[in-house]
Amino acid sequence: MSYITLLTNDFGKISQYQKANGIDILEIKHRLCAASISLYGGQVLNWQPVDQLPVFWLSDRSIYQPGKAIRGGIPICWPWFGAYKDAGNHGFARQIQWHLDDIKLTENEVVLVFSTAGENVSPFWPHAFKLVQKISFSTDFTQQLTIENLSVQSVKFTSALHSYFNVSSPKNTSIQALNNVLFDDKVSLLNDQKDTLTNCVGPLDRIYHNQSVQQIKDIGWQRTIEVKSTQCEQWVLWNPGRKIAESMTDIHKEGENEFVCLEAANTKWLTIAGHESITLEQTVSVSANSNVTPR
Ligand SMILES: O=P(O)(O)OC[C@H]1O[C@H](O)[C@H](O)[C@@H](O)[C@@H]1O
Repeated sequence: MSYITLLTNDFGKISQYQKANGIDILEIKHRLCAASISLYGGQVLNWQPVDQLPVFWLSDRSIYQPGKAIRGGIPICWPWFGAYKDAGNHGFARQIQWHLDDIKLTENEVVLVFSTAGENVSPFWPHAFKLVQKISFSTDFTQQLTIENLSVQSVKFTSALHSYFNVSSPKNTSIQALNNVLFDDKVSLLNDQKDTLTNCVGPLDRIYHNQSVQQIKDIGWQRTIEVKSTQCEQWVLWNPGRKIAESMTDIHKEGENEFVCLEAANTKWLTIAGHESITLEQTVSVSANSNVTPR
């Protein structure tokens, strides 16, 4: 594999290499973290602060091929989330080429800006658009997605920053702030449900109508992943469980026991007026669980 160095200084190095089928990967090594991004799909694949296990999960059986979505990291689901008419799941942003526009490598962070633009990309969503992602990798992670409507008419979209979080096991993982929050259940097809989950073992496929800060507490690895979103009205919680995972060719054996998806989503159509834009954001941080156990 031949690497091209894009930028290097005292704080780190950013290189690029080509995987199968012409898919370009950016690899980041910084004094505070390591990370990688695929320019196909504009998809974060990995982020690992120093002294931490990787924060995002990536399948060993991901397919790196135009026309397919990469399984893991943070696929960008846009301009629709989930199923839509006869189009495939989750829109086309995760299956088109993005371009690197800017890199900054400073003592405290690596900031990358990349974008993609088009018109008539899909008959299901033919409008003119530009997407810009700005990502900061450091001890924390910030991702901003700006959606620009380049047409005169208003457009509608749904979306998700579909993060696959790497956990010791969904069995050891809980997300307390989702307890007793109204959710629509895509497994039972019942809406407006409420319950308390003691873990994240699948099959789970839920749309929670809530925007509060979430903490994914992992008692196996004794760490908590905190996720905050801006301009995202729902959280989607997904783990396929064994049976569905076994039917998915791009999830490695028992891969469903290694991740929990918690997606900063807009599952109801939002409107962007002509020539206007909207920015969605998520931030992720990791900390050790506090060892204080209630008596
Ligand atoms: O297989 P994909 O198209 O990547 O979708 C994977 C999953 O994404 C979301 O979490 C949806 O809520 C699920 O219904 C879907 O199965």
